Amino acid sequence: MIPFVKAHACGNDFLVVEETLANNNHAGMARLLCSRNYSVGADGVEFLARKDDGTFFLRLFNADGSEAELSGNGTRCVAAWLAYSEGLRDTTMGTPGGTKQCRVIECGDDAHEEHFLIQTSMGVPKVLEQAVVVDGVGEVAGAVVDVGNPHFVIFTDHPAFRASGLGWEELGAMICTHKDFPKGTNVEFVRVISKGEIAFRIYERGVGPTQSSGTGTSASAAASIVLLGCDRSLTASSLGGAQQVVWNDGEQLMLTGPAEIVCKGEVSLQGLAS
Ligand SMILES: N[C@@H](CCC[C@H](N)C(=O)O)C(=O)O
Repeated sequence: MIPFVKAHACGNDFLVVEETLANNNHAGMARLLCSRNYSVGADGVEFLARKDDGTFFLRLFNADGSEAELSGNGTRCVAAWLAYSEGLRDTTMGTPGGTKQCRVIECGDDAHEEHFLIQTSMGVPKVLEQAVVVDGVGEVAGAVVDVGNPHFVIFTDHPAFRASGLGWEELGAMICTHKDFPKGTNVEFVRVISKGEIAFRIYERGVGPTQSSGTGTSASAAASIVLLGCDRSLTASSLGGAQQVVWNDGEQLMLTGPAEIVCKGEVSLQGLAS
């Protein structure tokens, strides 16, 4: 058995495990622990390393065992855990996708002390208009967005987020593993509601459809700002709830959203494949 913490950010759920327990089998551990039938279940595992200088380093493994550069929501979940367990209000988290600063903006009251509102610096997104040709579908217009990890953003007016005549889950699965993206890509379907409000659905690399995504929120907002002239301060809602984005010209994109500790405990590693 090993200790774990479970947290979620807008329903995008993560397990936090100390890096020292990974035993160089991060992928196998993520596949097992993320299984919703055979273990705790989650969209990914954040392995938390503690540095001598008081900073932290995170390695994120998706539910399928693939390693991602970072997670916006996962990083926030770890910040919530460090706030809850150690009282830390400002944390610096290194990730393979860049260093993130997290700041606790609000803590829950006595009845909800496991609830936090956290702001994270998400770096400077890079947005590039691009189209992909999908077999049996044709050309799908969108934008490649780099926020430390890869995203493909598709704009749609459809109330159910359909695009190119397909449901977002189906088209998302096709583009996620498209040959134009050799490392795979996260895929967002974005509907602009007003200059200051967007809604989106996400098909995540290494997971599938999820309730929310921090990097997906950032990528959707960045593409909407750069390509459609949306406000630099906007609200982005997914199935799991809303997050706030502020991206002042020439500065890092700042993402603010909730994170909640769900439980902590010990989990069996029986059945761990290498
Ligand atoms: N849900 C995450 C993104 C997790 C990583 C993603 N699946 C990838 O492979 O890049 C977020 O909140 O950013």
